[in-house]
Amino acid sequence: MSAEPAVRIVDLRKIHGTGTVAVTALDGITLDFPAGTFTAIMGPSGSGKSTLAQCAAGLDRPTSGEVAVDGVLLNAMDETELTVFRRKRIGFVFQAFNLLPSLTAEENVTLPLRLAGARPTPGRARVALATVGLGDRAGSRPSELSGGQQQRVAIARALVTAPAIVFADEPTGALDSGSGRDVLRLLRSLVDEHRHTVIMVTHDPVAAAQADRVVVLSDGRVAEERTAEKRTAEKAR
Ligand SMILES: Nc1ncnc2c1ncn2[C@@H]1O[C@H](COP(=O)(O)OP(=O)(O)OP(=O)(O)O)[C@@H](O)[C@H]1O
Repeated sequence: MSAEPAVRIVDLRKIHGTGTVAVTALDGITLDFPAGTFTAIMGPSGSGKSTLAQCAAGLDRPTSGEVAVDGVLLNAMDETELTVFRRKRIGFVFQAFNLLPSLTAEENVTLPLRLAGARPTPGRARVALATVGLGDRAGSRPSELSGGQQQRVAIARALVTAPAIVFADEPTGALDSGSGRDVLRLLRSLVDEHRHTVIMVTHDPVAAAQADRVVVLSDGRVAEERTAEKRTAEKAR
C-alpha cells in the first residue's frame, strides 16, 4: 500500500473575487484522504464544499495552501501540466452528468483517454462500463439512458483512466431516490471491491451515510469530522 494519501490538502485558502466583493470560501483547511476510502463533505450552502472539491481536484486554484494528489503537488504546475495530470489521475463526477449527447456511452467513457492522446481499445470502455453495471449499453446514447444510467456512464468515464481519486459533487442531486441509492451503492462498491478513493460533496445525510468518514464544513473551515463507526465495525468483522 502506498504511504501517500490519495489526496493531501494543507492549510488551503480560497478567496473568490477581490476588494469589497472578496469572499473567503476556504479558510485554512488541512485534510488527508487515505487511498481506498470514501469521504463525504457536508455543510450548509455556501460553506465551501464545492470550492474545496474544485481546488482539491485541480479544477480551480487555491489562493494559498497545498494540494497533493498521490504525492504530486498540484500548486507548482502550470495550466498545461495541470490539465495533463488531471486527465490521467483525477476523475470527476458532476451532478448534471455532463455527458456529450452525440456520443455513445462507450465514446463518452473513452473521451478522457482520447483527450490524453491515447487510442483506447474498445476493451477499456467495456471494462469500465461493466464495472458500473452497464456492460450491455456501450452503444447507447445518453438520451436512450435513464438519469441513473447516465450517471453510471459518467462514473465509468471518471474511472477509465484508473485515477488516484474520484471526486463526486452532488452525484445524486439530479436523480430520483431509487436511482440515487443505486449510484451511492456503486460508489461504495468502487471503494470496497476496487479500492478506488472517493470524495463526495453532498447535502444529503442518506448519501453521506455511505461514506467511511464525513467532514462537515462551516464558513470555509472543518467544523466536524466523523467516522462511520458502524461501517468500520462491520468491516473489522
Ligand atoms: N466563482 C465564485 N465567485 C465568487 N464567489 C464564489 C464563487 N464560487 C463560490 N463563491 C462563494 O464562496 C462561498 C463558498 O461557495 P461554495 O459553492 O464552495 O459552497 P457550497 O458549500 O458548495 O455551497 P452549495 O451547497 O450551495 O453548493 C460562497 O459564499 C459562495 O457564494
